[in-house]
Amino acid sequence: MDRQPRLVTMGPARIASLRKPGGAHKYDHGHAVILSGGAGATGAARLAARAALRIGAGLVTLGVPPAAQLEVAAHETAVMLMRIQDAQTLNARLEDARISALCLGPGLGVDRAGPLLARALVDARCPLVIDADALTAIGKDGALMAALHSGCLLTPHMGEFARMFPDIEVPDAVTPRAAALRRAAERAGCTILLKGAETLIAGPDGTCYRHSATGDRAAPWLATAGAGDVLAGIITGLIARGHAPIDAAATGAWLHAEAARLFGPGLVAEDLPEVLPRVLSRLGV
Ligand SMILES: NC(=O)C1=CN([C@@H]2O[C@H](COP(=O)(O)OP(=O)(O)OC[C@H]3O[C@@H](n4cnc5c(N)ncnc54)[C@H](OP(=O)(O)O)[C@@H]3O)[C@@H](O)[C@H]2O)[C@@H](O)CC1
Ligand SMILES: Nc1ncnc2c1ncn2[C@@H]1O[C@H](COP(=O)(O)OP(=O)(O)O)[C@@H](O)[C@H]1O
Repeated sequence: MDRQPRLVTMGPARIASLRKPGGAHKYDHGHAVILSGGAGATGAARLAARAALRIGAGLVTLGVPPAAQLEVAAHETAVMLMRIQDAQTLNARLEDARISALCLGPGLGVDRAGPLLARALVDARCPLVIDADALTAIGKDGALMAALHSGCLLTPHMGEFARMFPDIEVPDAVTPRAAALRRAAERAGCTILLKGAETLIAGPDGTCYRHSATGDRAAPWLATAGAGDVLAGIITGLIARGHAPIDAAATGAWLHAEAARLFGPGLVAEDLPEVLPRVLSRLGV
């Protein structure tokens, strides 16, 4: 196997995978569900939901605890809501076989994330995008780590990675960093996207991609609160549309940086989903 990670580029196949064929209906483009935190902590999941919708998931639903329903409803229009109080309600909701991607973590709170993730790992019939507080929950509970499977995609920043894999050192240089990430992905049995200006993605089979937001593709304004929540949403939307987790991660990393570059200085996280249509149209999607 090639030990150098493959550079993510936006070639014809990746562009074609973003198009929507004529004649399809919304369910053909998948249903993404994103679990939200409680009242006062819904922003991160809302950012992710907006991004999933903008990248073309046919339906996007936020799973909100009842106390946060009014807050979320006051902000969202095209994004739908379902009440998800706890792991038991999640279990019932996951019986809908049309749900094609589930995202857990942004703004969820570590205490809410643990039981919801434990339930989703067993009951969800769709891929899981596991981010933010759900990653921290994995770092605290070996049973969650042991329950990860090939339908999972973890999207840690360096701090979250260290919480989950405290014994795996992450070197600065790309090649040894990719080797460290491959070890982590093999151990977890799932795909991992390690965020940063150099984003690396490794599958459990050793496949590895690199997305470089450096040099003439630098995107320093991505260092802003909520940018990672938007990335999780873009990837969830792509998975909902049928992309394999590792392809969704690679395409998502490219689109995320491109949106930031197109918007330019002054970017805040909520700008990212809104600039995606321009990114897509410049690609000829
Ligand atoms: N609009 C909203 O509603 C938003 C809501 N959000 C939601 O808030 C929740 C908690 O988010 P959070 O930022 O407190 O947790 P987290 O990122 O783990 O930071 C904790 C510590 O980790 C470290 N650390 C962080 N980044 C690192 C890195 N790249 N590389 C290395 N280390 C890094 C750093 O530790 P230090 O380095 O300072 O010791 C930091 O102090 C979560 O649910 C999220 O989704 C946010 O997304 C913002 C927008
Ligand atoms: N200097 C940078 N250059 C390019 N991309 C960056 C830079 N800083 C952060 N990013 C990207 O922005 C996102 C930040 O995510 P994260 O740290 O999870 O923030 P949050 O939790 O606030 O959403 C990641 O996708 C990361 O790759």
